[in-house]
Amino acid sequence: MSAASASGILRVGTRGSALAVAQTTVVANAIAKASGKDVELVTITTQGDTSRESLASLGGTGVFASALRDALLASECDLIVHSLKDLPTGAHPGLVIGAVPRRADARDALCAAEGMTLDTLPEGARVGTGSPRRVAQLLSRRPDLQIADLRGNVDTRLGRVTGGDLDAVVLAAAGLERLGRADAITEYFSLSDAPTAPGQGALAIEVRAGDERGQGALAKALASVDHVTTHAAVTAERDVLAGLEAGCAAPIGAHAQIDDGLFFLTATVYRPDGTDHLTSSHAATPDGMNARDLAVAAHDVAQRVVAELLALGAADLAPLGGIR
Ligand SMILES: NCc1[nH]cc(CCC(=O)O)c1CC(=O)O
Repeated sequence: MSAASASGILRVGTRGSALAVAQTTVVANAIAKASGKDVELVTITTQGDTSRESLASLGGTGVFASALRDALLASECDLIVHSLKDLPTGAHPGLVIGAVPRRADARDALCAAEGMTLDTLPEGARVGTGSPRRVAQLLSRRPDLQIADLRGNVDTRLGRVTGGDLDAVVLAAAGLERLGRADAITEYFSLSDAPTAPGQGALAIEVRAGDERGQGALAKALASVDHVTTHAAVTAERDVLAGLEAGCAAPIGAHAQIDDGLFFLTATVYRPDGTDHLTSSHAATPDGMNARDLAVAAHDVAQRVVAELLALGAADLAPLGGIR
């Protein structure tokens, strides 16, 4: 029996941002209910939270994950909760993703002054985002926009619009909803026009390898909060990033969904200035809706999408491997 399941309490590691605490609290409550154990949040400050430097100079959004992982490996907590899109694709020695709960809204949302949309923003409007994918998607529809780099937590970002410094910002709908700030949304971008970051809207529960197996309270709780179709969908999306050897800051959107027995994956690679892009979509029919059959289908569609994107010249269009 692992240390985690032997003790009476499960310690859940989280970043300290309002968004991280909000989403970790939801997961912790579900784990408490499913395991019958008390849970406690352990807040871990990461370099990504304290530094004012750009994410690129810190080494990409992986800076958020690594401090949490160190705490998990040091047994300062028993499980950690990540925004899946901030989690690097490579396996981390000694750790596994034990569960992926049901995904929230995967779309991006525009939060603009005075109810404006991407079509009604004035010529040359200033729009904030720190994501190369969002920059390319915005410029592909509105080449006249002036893009401003954006960092900080969700409230800070929204404050740039209410403070009048920017006309709009683009944020993940899921984060806004989890913080009760969906009122700021003036337009949802459709996933078919603007596929979002692999894993966007989904969370990952990471545990020490072994704690996800067996009959322990933690293993059982992980199985009960895991959502098999979300888990398979984000696996396919992350396989695209890994297959293109791209980092989380590469200008790539990917979205998978499982609907009516069909596993569907579409991915788009953008030229950073938004003037060109390549898209590949593939579908598979999984043998069954269980985790194993869905994982096979996920890898199959991802492999076909990656092969097609590379054959079309994706590596020449965008700096894929720049930031890991
Ligand atoms: N990189 C920042 C980040 N990581 C996760 C979310 C929230 C939404 C989600 O769970 O995907 C956000 C904010 C944003 O992109 O607007």
